Amino acid sequence: QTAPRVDVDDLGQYVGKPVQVWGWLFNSRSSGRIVFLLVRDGTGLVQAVVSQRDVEGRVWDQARRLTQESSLKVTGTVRADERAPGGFELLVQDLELVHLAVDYPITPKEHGVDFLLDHRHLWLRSRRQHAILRIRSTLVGAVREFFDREGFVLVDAPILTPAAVEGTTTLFRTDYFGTPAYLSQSGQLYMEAAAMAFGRAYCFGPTFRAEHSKTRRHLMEFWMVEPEMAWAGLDDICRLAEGLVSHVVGRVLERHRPELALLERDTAPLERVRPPFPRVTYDEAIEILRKNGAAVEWGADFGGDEETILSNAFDRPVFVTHYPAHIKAFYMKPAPDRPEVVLGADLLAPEGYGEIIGGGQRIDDLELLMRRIEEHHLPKEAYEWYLDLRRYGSVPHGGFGMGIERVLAWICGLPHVRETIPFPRTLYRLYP
Ligand SMILES: NC(=O)C[C@H]([NH3+])C(=O)NS(=O)(=O)OC[C@H]1O[C@@H](n2cnc3c(N)ncnc32)[C@H](O)[C@@H]1O
Ligand SMILES: [Mg+2]
Repeated sequence: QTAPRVDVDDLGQYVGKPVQVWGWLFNSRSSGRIVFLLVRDGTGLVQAVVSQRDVEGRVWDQARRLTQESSLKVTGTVRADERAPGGFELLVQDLELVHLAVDYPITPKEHGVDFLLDHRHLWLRSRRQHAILRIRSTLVGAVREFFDREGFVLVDAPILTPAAVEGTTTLFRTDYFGTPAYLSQSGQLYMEAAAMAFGRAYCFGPTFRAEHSKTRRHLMEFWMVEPEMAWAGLDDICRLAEGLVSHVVGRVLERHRPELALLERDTAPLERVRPPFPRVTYDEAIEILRKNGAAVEWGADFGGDEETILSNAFDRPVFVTHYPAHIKAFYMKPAPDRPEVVLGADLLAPEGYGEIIGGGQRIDDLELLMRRIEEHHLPKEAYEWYLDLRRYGSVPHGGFGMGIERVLAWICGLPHVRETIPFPRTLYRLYP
């Protein structure tokens, strides 16, 4: 009877029994009459022990000619051994080479990041990248789980759009049958329409910004989740944001301690991510910055340095609200008692990771929104549908956008967002 094919992360259910593992050779070493094969199958790593005296000659010869990342099928009996990776190993009886990998380029020696990014399609197989993207997968699932639980309807926003949301300097333009179209910078405007239909809605997909700068926090293509709520004020928006961030961090801590350990991530800062998060106004933030020696003028936007100083003043993510109107997007609702500031909120992650969420309350008055569109020199005709939301049953509403890559970099403790997305698009990279 053929041994059953099993996943490496299920070996514990087969101790003492013969199984097959189908996978790739991650590494191997030999010691005299024994060869130790480290086999990965996508779910984990297992040590397969080939003892010359226990196998046929062809199996022994095969084991010794295997190369890194050759694909293979290993049959062996499962044995518990806490010294082995994952706590189990296979005592090999049979071995079938499926495809010999010749000169696999990513050898165990160190490689530069550009070399690794040029080979991103293979680099994904390494333990560090595997750990990061497994956490990403859980993060994405936790986002959806949260919004399902909170009664939000998924409404998919278009990628091909007629107009800017976050300023016209970072648009990727494309030709739409002779008409200019732009890759979505944000699904927000469409979520406002969805919120008037469903009450609470969200979109979750790729968004695009032609950022003409090389920074550790910016990608040209990144994934953003964007909830929107009708009848919502700034406090509702902040409470939703802290609930989401606490939920996703909690899920990752529940499920990925081994991966976080492999990434050498100190999880203590993540254990403190629980609501309520502190909130400071822009004015208060200016005071904190000045007390910490930053020479900052009222009215200036905050860059990475200012955000790091601000976030270091708190033990968990911190909201900054009521930014000056002139540094924020056209749709931001002014504070009723102070029109020079807006009811916006950015959430800054600790440890210098900076802005992970941007959002706020939207202008719900038709005349004011039309004036803002004009002040920002935006083509009014491209926003007529958006203005309709203020013509037919306008209500206070708002939401935010959370960048998945920014959150993943923070949770994993990574220095750059390029490792947080399977195939990063940065200023000089469109390959692979
Ligand atoms: N529905 C909304 O209210 C969202 C709103 N229209 C918006 O796009 N806000 S944002 O420009 O601050 O971007 C939101 C977040 O999107 C992330 N973001 C924003 N730009 C980037 C780039 N270039 N790379 C990676 N991540 C990025 C980052 O976490 C920001 O906090
Ligand atoms: Mg922002």
